Amino acid sequence: MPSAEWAAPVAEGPIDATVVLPGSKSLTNRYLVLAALGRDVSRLRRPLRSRDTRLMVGALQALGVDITEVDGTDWLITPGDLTGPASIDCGLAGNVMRFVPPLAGLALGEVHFDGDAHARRRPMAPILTALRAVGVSVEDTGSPALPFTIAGRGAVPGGTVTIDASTSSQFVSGLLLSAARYERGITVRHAGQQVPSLPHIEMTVEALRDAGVDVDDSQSLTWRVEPSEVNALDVTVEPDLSNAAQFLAAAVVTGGRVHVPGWPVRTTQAGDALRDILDEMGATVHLDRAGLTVSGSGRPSGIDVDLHDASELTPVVAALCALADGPSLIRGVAHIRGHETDRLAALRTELTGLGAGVEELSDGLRITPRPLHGGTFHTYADHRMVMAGALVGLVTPGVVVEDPDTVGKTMPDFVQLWSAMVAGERPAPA
Ligand SMILES: O=C(O)C1=C[C@@H](OP(=O)(O)O)[C@@H](O)[C@H](O)C1
Ligand SMILES: C=C(OP(=O)(O)O)C(=O)O
Repeated sequence: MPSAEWAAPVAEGPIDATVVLPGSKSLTNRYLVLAALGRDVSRLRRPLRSRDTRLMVGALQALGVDITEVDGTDWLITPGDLTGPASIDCGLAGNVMRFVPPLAGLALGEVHFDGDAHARRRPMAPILTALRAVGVSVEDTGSPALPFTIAGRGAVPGGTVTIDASTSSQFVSGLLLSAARYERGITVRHAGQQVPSLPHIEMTVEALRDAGVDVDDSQSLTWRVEPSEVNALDVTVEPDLSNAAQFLAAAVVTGGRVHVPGWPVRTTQAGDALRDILDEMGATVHLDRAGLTVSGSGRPSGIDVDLHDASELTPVVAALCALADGPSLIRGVAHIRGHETDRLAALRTELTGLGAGVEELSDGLRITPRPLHGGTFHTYADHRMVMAGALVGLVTPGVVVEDPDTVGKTMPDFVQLWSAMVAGERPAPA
């Protein structure tokens, strides 16, 4: 049951803040999996510490990987023989439920997977079918979803698989991440509707290459990982750009200015799309070596935007659209019905509940701004719903956000960072 409610703070004037963001969930979890397969000890500098990354750490430890914290900020990952029996809690983490099963095939022994109630409804069929096709034994309960058990044989033959990744890019990423250690590597071909979140697959390819793995992505929607050793990593995790969305949007809706230090000049993170989205909504966006600065007029313009590449931005962008000076169309995100919750239904229900005009489409939302009023913003165990509710509440008195602790999935300090931003507190130097 939801734990509590949080009265979202209202801005008394334009926000003027510097927000130091924690590390990227997607990068932290990829580096962890690669480090577990590495031939030596890896060091992860400034990893994200949140529920999703702790679940990944727990999963790898359960399989025999040693992970220790050093210097209060970094993790040292010492690979070991991967063994079962083990029981993996995926929580609600897409990364854990899609990245760890391909690794578990390499373990010797049974590895059981389960997660939160809603995790049992998130799509898994394409990756479980693909794992069987490359020689991994998977026992499910008759429906291809959590819970299931992988009977690891200590080795995976590998080979070529065709997969429909239209419901999640994580199926492709998960298969590629462990495949260097498969006997024949892997070739993954996508066949189906559009693959969402392609930058996340590029991130996977880049992380593999950082670990010395040979990946061929020269053919559209086909990825080939050659069998090889995986080099140890020594990497600093970039700030989580998707988690910048609500802070940057705060500048836009209050006519203020928000600076995010350390925004990478070049990145595979899908959240980098925020620069274009906010620019199109009329904000001033400036990126230099010091970071990203966004300032707004207080009246963002409505947009027509296809978010299929950066779908995890949808909740906050939808909230921003509800505060715009004209109608918006968000397209290309049918698959987010399979995210933490059915995000299209959740956003339609909750934004409508505060007075916005929201029409749910098969692949997006049509949003017509109307005067908003206070009320309870339900969050469906979805961290990004909390962030979306906070943004609306910043300029709408009386918004109460349900279950704020659910932000622990990717940003446990969200409420403190948000409250400090609204109160105009300066962050402590990093
Ligand atoms: O690989 C990853 O780390 C992710 C890929 C995307 O998943 P989908 O392709 O399911 O949207 C994204 O939305 C999710 O937050 C993280
Ligand atoms: C979709 C998301 O998460 P997951 O990695 O669980 O798919 C998200 O963080 O918005």
